Amino acid sequence: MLTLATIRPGEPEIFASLQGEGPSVGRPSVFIRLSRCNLACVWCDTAYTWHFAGDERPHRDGVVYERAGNQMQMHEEDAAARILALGSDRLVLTGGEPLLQAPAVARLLVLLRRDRPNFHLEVETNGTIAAPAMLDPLIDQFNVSPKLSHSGNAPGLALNPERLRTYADDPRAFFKFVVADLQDAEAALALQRDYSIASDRLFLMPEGTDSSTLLQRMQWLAPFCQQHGIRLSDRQHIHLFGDTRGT
Ligand SMILES: Nc1nc2[nH]cc(C(=O)O)c2c(=O)[nH]1
Ligand code: SF4
Ligand SMILES: [Mg+2]
Repeated sequence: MLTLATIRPGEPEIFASLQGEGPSVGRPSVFIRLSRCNLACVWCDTAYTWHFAGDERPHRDGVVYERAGNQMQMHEEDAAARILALGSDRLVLTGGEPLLQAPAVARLLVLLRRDRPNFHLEVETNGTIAAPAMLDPLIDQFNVSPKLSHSGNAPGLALNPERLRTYADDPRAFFKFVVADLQDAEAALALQRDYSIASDRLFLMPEGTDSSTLLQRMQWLAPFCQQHGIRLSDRQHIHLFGDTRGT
């Protein structure tokens, strides 16, 4: 059974859009958003996947979500049918932290590949959790977004040296650091050095949930990326659709 986020109460967050971030930007894809996260970023744009009533961890919006309307259970078979009905040959698994539900995700991916052997499977992860052996070989691409100190998580929780090393050595893994200021960008570079992350697999992406914040931050991020020979990621879907569910 999968625990999914919802677009509206009772409607799972499974939708067709364009990948808005990272190496596959602009590619038409289906998305499935899994509920729950092991981290609690203060600027998380999907706090409705984890910031439920009773969770004392702070979030900058100060909103707590009612679990019943924002989470739902779904059988892997039903999720696979919805995904296949959307007609794409690419799937982005996101969250929350999708690798918290590895066994159910593996069952889902097996079902998808049974119907469409060439389905491209991409996972957005915070880089703290390993994909277990039953899931790892099913994944074509990891978009790993380790969380820096401005996320408000304790570094001991957010940065797992063994995981980061494994992803740095995996050619399927792309790193995407969310940055709000120059200090964050420098912290990402320090991690690149520590873990020998290949420059062509490293993105800096502005933190922001509106177009003007993203554009403003890219004004200084673009020359920074140029100077250091690393990649800049926008958040294309925010310009197109705003900060909305199911887009
Ligand atoms: N279009 C679109 N692209 C995305 N790439 C990563 C997303 C995410 O929420 O993880 C996302 C999202 O929510 N929408
Ligand atoms: S790791 Fe991602 S989903 Fe989890 S709290 Fe941080 S931004 Fe949100
Ligand atoms: Mg998002």
